[in-house]
Amino acid sequence: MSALLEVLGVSVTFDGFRAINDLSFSIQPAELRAIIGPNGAGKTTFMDIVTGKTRPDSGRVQFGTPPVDLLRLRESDIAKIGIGRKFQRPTVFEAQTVFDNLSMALKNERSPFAALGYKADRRDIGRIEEIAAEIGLADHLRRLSGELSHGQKQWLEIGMLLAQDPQLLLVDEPAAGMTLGEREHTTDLLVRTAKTRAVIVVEHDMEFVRRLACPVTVLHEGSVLAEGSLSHVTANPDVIEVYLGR
Ligand SMILES: Nc1ncnc2c1ncn2[C@@H]1O[C@H](COP(=O)(O)OP(=O)(O)OP(=O)(O)O)[C@@H](O)[C@H]1O
Repeated sequence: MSALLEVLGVSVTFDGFRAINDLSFSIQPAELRAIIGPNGAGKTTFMDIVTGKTRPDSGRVQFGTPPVDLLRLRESDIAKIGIGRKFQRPTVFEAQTVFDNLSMALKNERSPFAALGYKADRRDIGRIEEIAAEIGLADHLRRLSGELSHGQKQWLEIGMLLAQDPQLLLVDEPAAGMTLGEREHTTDLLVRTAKTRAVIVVEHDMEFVRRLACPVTVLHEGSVLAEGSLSHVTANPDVIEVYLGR
């Protein structure tokens, strides 16, 4: 099977400092992958490159079938071709209901003209209810998003990304600030989501990564240091050294 995302020999230098160093990475169409690594390993910069926020100095980044050269696209175009990104802090519209947030996210799929005067039709309402059930907010559709717990806001934002039907979802530290119950719900949600699309989770919380039970890529100094199951990579002496040697 050909990869959905292929990063080949990518390097980025900020003011003479090489944050990403000849990085190669690939992910399959329906795959869940965790990216771990110490502070400054290049995890955020990697996501910035894939989403078009940062331009690498060299290397290639290809996405989809047939492959599209992501480095030729603007950030907004990359979002449109099916790459969604969830930042660490939830950015939902707090003064709007859960339903309206999901409805606006669905609307974003449409052309600017179709979006004018848009009102959710029966099919959209069905889709919104389906997403709400998927993210565990089916009983909260009429609530204002600002009233939701931190975890619920995170799920709503994941739902808003799902409304746009991305092929690849990048999720930055989803477990931060969540209760244990919320973490378990989030693990289930990400595992289910990755059955139909690729999901890359950047996470510091090893217990959370363990529960994802997926392949792990360890980044260090802008390159891949190790790859495999969590137990495999955490037994790797190089990985132990970069974590303990800080
Ligand atoms: N715009 C920038 N200008 C200068 N240096 C930068 C810039 N962005 C990132 N860096 C540096 O590049 C390196 C990699 O940063 P990055 O944020 O990608 O690491 P990270 O793995 O996400 O770290 P953390 O786990 O702390 O979030 C760091 O040393 C950082 O200081």
